[in-house]
Amino acid sequence: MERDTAPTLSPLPTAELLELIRRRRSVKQNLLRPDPVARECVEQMLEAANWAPNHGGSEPWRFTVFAGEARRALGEAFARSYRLGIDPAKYVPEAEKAQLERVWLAPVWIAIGMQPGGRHPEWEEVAAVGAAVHAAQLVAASRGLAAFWTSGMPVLHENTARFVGLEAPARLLGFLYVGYPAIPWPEGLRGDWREKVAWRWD
Ligand SMILES: Cc1cc2nc3c(=O)[nH]c(=O)nc-3n(C[C@H](O)[C@H](O)[C@H](O)COP(=O)(O)O)c2cc1C
Repeated sequence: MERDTAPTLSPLPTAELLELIRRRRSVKQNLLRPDPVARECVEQMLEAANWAPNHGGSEPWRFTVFAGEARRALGEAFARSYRLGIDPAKYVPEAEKAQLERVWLAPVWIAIGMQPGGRHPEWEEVAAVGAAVHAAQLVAASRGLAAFWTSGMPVLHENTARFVGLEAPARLLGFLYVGYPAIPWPEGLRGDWREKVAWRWD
């Protein structure tokens, strides 16, 4: 097909998209309002995630959404994972309690799973899940929601993975917690993109 007759996307507002990408923010659980999030917002986030690039149609992202009372069992799983995973010499009862209670600080918790397709290296599947999560975060930001990707020991422990139904070769890559910030929308911090780019453009 001739290049100038090829179908194109109708023009999309790049400046607005770039602004959304810049302004998307992760806000820590202790700086969120407890207000519920409409399920429809979460559905839009996960639909966006499903459009992420992936190799060979593996669509490796798997999500489990926890909201409302369902968070109680999640908090118990985090607490048990802490007990199982911590070096006994470093065990602190307050830290276990914090794992139990943190789930109430954000109204929605989304387990981020990766189910490999088996035909491509695992890192490609993990990269695809990263792209999916970013898409979900952008939709969240467009709705005034902050979405924080958290990892760390209790979150990633195999007890937590089993709790959300992920068994090897599937992997738990963390949780995305979502909520309305209780603080003014924060500014992001990034170094200059130009310093991370080499050009060989003759
Ligand atoms: C895969 C992944 C795991 C992360 N895990 C943690 C974490 O466990 N704790 C933490 O403080 N930040 C973690 N972060 C960073 C935050 O989610 C967040 O992206 C970072 O604070 C930058 O803030 P911004 O998203 O508003 O730019 C993680 C980020 C990624 C991509």
